[in-house]
Amino acid sequence: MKTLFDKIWDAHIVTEVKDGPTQLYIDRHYCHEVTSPQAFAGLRSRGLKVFRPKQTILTADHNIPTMDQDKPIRDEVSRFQVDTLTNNAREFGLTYYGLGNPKNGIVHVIGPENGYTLPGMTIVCGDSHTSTHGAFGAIAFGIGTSEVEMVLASQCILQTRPKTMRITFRGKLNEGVTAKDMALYMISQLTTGGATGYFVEYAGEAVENLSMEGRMTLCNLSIEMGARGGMVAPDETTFAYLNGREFAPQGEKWDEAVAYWKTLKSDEDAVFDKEVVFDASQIKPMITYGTNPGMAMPIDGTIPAPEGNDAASINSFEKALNYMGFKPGEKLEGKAVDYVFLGSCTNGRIEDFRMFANYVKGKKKADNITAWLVPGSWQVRKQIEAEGLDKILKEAGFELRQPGCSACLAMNDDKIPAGKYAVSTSNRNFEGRQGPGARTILASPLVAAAAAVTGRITDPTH
Ligand SMILES: CC(C)[C@H](C(=O)O)[C@@H](O)C(=O)O
Ligand code: SF4
Repeated sequence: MKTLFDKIWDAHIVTEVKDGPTQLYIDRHYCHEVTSPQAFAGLRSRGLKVFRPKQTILTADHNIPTMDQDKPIRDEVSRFQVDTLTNNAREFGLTYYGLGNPKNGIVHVIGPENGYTLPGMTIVCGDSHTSTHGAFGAIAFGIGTSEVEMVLASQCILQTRPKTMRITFRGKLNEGVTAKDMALYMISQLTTGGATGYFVEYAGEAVENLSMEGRMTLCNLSIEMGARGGMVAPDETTFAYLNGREFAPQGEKWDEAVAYWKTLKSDEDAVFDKEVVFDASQIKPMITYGTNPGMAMPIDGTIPAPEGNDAASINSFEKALNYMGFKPGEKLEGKAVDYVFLGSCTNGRIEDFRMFANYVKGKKKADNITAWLVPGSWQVRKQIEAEGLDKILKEAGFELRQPGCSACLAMNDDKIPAGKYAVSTSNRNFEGRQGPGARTILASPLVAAAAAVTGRITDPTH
């Protein structure tokens, strides 16, 4: 009578403190340049080593430029961040995929694609979107820098057991509706605080039918409705994706692993603290109109009026629309936009580029659009080239950039100018997220592709 979450959690308990947190063993620890420097400095000042160096993987992604990566980073702050990570990797003897390494890329893209992320694992990283890895049937969650230090030093973490929630998507998605639309729909229904305190398991026919890329997109956005993380039970899709990946088990070990992974699902009679059911066939391509991912609507919808009569929430709703330059009752379909960003750990994988390329094939980039197409990793970029998608994109007037977080959070040079509208496949539309004053409209790679060729917000299913 256990949920998938319970099975994995219980298998990783080291000690339980009565009425206190659990000491949980961590199988995999990912680190990037933004949240690790103080943690390594802490180890250094206490004269400690990394306890299980083989379980720790480092990559540079947030601060790296997406052009001229073979040259020194121009921005001083970014160069310092990346150099610090490089030095820490060397000093502590850790696996590091830095700039110029063929395995470099966004932490949540390179973990799965190299087979470091596996079913049944506990996975942490000083990054909220660590929830992405839950797509493999793992307990994966973001941690703070002091916890990064704790995991480096002990391979364990203190955690309070979250409540469990199951979100079931019944039925099938319509043509042109993607995992990103499922996620935006779900957050718009449950709100950005709707899953606070919970660990979510996604289930149902529409989830089972998703590719691993789609499941990663869905799990990635769990955090945007407050969840501690999201997960999908591993199945044949999961095993097929992992089979043959460099750091996944091989040979006999593979067979043993799959036999164990097949037990990783919620028991029929398992009880969740909360159950939510959605009808997948009701979901349309989605866009956001405000400054949090919950402020989302179907692409042909009209911006709602603020709900209720609580002055503070009416105020923040109005502030959001003001920032975006929108009004309640306004339709966004057909509205001209300025930038299109395809990329991030939400939608920067091969399938996202296939979707985008397939849509723009034989069409041309609109003149009013600046498009930034940023693969999530060098391996994704290589695959794009191997499939000839780069040629299709080029013929349509698009260029590929080099991998990294890029305009998802604009810690590098890729900043959307103030007041400009960007249709972005990333996960956050907060004020200033893509650059000071930038206006973000979150959407799927298909909606992004449609905007890129029409110059406007366009329903890709029409
Ligand atoms: C920089 C990092 C701490 C941050 C996160 O935790 O999510 C970033 O990745 C983001 O997407 O905002
Ligand atoms: S791509 Fe964006 S959301 Fe993902 S880790 Fe980088 S900054 Fe965070």
